[in-house]
Amino acid sequence: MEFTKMNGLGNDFIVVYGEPSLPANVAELAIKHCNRYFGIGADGLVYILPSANADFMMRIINSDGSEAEQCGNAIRCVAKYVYDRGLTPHTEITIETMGAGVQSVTVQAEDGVAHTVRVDMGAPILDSTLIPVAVEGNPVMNQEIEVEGQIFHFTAVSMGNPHCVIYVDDAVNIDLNKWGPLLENHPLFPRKVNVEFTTVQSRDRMDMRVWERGAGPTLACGTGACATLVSSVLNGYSDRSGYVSLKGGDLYIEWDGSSNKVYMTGSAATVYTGETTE
Ligand SMILES: N[C@@H](CCC[C@H](N)C(=O)O)C(=O)O
Repeated sequence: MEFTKMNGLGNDFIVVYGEPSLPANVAELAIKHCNRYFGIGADGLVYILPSANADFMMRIINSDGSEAEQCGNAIRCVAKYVYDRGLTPHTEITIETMGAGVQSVTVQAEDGVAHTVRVDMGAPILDSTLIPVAVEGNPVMNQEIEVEGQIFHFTAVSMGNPHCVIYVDDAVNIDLNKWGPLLENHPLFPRKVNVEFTTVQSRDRMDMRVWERGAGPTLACGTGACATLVSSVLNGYSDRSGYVSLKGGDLYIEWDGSSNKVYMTGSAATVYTGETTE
């Protein structure tokens, strides 16, 4: 299998192009190749496929073999991949996703190489039945959740994939390995959940640390950053645009009041290309 190793702020992916469709054993491939000791090592396996509805289609498989509906950092990598390789001459590209429809991306490039990508991530989903979260609400805010005797309060947001945003005093030093798996697998979330611990620094800057469904602690999460900004606006903590500061770097997120769409702007990087032996 030929692949390209890419990342968005350290959220890293094995990117595969040229297949007509997703291989039947894709879950097995993701588990094997994403392994950081016995494989290439990555948070996810990403396929760039043909699309009947857009310029390209993206499918993202988490490192545990589960498929996600959407991935904000991967979609920027896909845009960079197709632009840098001349698979499209355009800087405005449409990419179909599994759970968030067709998304429009704008590539900012220099000398034919993309460095920054702005993505129209669509409207956030706030209805509990659609997120899904097993409490009633639209939106679900300040909802109590208990894990091992510890009470947290979350706001639930879907960006195509489910997120719960939890405000804490010190997100940077939160024990992700302790709380992440307990929250990800809590019965309140029938399709599991991505968990964003957030500390608001000002009305346009928040620190966030993420535990991802199917991947564990990652250096960044694009959909998680969008969910965090939306949650912070709903809770009255932030303006409609600002920086979400992640372990791997910053993402600039805007939630447009008139269109209800969320826009994410950030970098994408190519590290190397390779071929697996088996
Ligand atoms: N890292 C991603 C999200 C990847 C999918 C996620 N783990 C899920 O299962 O929903 C991002 O940048 O958005």
